[in-house]
Amino acid sequence: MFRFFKRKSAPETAAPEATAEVAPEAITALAALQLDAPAEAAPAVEPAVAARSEPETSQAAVLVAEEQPTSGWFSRLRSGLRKTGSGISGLFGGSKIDEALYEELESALIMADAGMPATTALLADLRRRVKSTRAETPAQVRGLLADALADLLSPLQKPLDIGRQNPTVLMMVGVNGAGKTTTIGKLTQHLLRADEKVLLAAGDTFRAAAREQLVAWGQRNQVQVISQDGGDPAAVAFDAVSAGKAREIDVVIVDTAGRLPTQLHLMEELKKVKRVTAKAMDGAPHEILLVIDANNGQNALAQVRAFDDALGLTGLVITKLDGSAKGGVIAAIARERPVPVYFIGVGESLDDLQTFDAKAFARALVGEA
Ligand SMILES: Nc1nc2c(ncn2[C@@H]2O[C@H](COP(=O)(O)OP(=O)(O)OP(=O)(O)O)[C@@H](O)[C@H]2O)c(=O)[nH]1
Repeated sequence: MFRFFKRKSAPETAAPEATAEVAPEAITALAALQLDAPAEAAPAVEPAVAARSEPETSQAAVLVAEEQPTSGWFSRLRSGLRKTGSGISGLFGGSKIDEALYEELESALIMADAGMPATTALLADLRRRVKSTRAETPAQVRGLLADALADLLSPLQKPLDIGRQNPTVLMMVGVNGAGKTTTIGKLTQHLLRADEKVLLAAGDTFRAAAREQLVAWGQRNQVQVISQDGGDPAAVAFDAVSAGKAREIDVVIVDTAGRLPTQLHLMEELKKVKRVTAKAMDGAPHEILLVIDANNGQNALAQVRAFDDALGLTGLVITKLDGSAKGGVIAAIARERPVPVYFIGVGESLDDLQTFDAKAFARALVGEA
């Protein structure tokens, strides 16, 4: 399932104007290529259900969704989370609820990199639920654990909000290989399916291959990519946002080079990209998304802290949950640095980039049907 929050009416701010010219050669125009995926049916449009995250709105607002059949989507999620969940889901086959069960659950959560604070909180909550519901079987405990986990994770559930500004500018950051560029490609395809106009900025000016990878994604998606050979990533971002305003683009996505938060000069470079982007458009970047690889486990939590301290993150994308036994780190994030999780990656295909749904995630993790 893939969703984001879209305002359909006019933005609150004045209509965007072109403020800068972008050299035509800086733009890779890619009109002739075909999309990989066949054209999809128009996305379903549902009535506003945004009260959870949007207290105000005088504007018409809709959730734009691309739904797969629920069962197919959920089984994808569950098979994606198999590695993380395997230690947990097998613990409920016994006949009684005893201390051994709680101890095994504790070990399984720690092994899944949920971390001690979240594990302790979850188990305390679980014991309360077992008592208050007078549960008698481990099978019932499975459901109660899913409920406790869903409650812990629910503050992280928030849809990506597109359309409050035109363009909405997303800046993607993360360590090398976390899945930034792949996520940009998938996100772009989903946005295009929902009729959003997208422009990409190849802000990884450091690695030529990264630029080429983004351009290839642009080709596949038939969207323009602003890129420069070498040069300053902040300048690429500035050009892209300026072009986005001039061309009435809905969403500009700025890729950046992978870096470790300990590389202080590179973190300064990201701060500069953020500052310069704001010069091209007030309030931009509207979203700063950290892409983290679930395989990094507790280290991913350290990345969230460090990037958040440096940049003020607005959201996370957690990739490779399918290949990881450490997806429990999401519980640690909820407990220790609750930055919203917009999307999760549970596989390599387009449909494996899914909107984070706390309840579904919790059910999948404990192996509930
Ligand atoms: N299994 C799996 N693989 C993924 C997922 N997301 C990304 N990948 C793979 O992870 C690898 C690295 O992805 P990239 O998108 O190149 O990562 P990046 O963060 O842009 O890397 P740098 O440009 O080096 O910073 C690629 O092989 C992707 O196919 C996912 O959710 N599941």
